[in-house]
Amino acid sequence: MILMKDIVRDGDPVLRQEAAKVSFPLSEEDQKLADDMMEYLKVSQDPDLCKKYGLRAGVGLAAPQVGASKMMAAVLVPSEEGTKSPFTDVIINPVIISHSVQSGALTEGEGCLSVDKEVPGFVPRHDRITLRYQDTTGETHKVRLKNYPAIVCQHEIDHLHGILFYDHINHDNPYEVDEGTIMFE
Ligand SMILES: O=CN(O)C[C@@H](CC1CCCC1)C(=O)N1NCCC[C@H]1C(=O)Nc1ccccn1
Ligand code: NI
Repeated sequence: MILMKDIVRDGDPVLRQEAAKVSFPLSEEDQKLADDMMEYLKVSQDPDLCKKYGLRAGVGLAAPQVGASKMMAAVLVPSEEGTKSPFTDVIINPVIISHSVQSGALTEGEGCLSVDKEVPGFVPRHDRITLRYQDTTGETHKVRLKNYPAIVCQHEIDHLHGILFYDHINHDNPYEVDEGTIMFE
């Protein structure tokens, strides 16, 4: 089971590497990695288990964050009570094949389980993306995402290319975003 001690922190070069493409069928090691990353998200989003294991609740986790430089990330966007999660899957070899011109950003900025310090500022991203990826069975998916699920997937895909959220913050004016940027919770 992945615990906070297993999560690599900023400063470790693995977080700044271009991850390697994953081949199919998945090796046992890669299948276990995928399962462990999704399990981390599920456990971390359960208040009792999160507390029990001393985790930071997360909605995404990329393989480089647990020291594996592979093109794989788990995403579990929580759903409102009683509704289906807007996006839950392990995305392998993900590629953003198209995106909106319009930007989107979280009004509270972003954090990262691999970055222990708060870095204030807006993180401008694409508000809508079309994402192509393979799931753990090797099946290819093409999904259109917008707003929060799109932000989460972009944050994870960045990790696979050695990019961290604060790389996108305008340090001269951290709360400056292009006009027309959609801001949301
Ligand atoms: O690469 C992946 N990461 O670094 C985990 C990050 C990914 C998100 C950050 C912004 C977009 C994707 C993560 O999840 N967080 N960032 C640090 C602490 C908070 C936590 C979070 O937002 N938790 C959360 C939110 C809603 C519901 C439940 N939990
Ligand atoms: Ni992160």
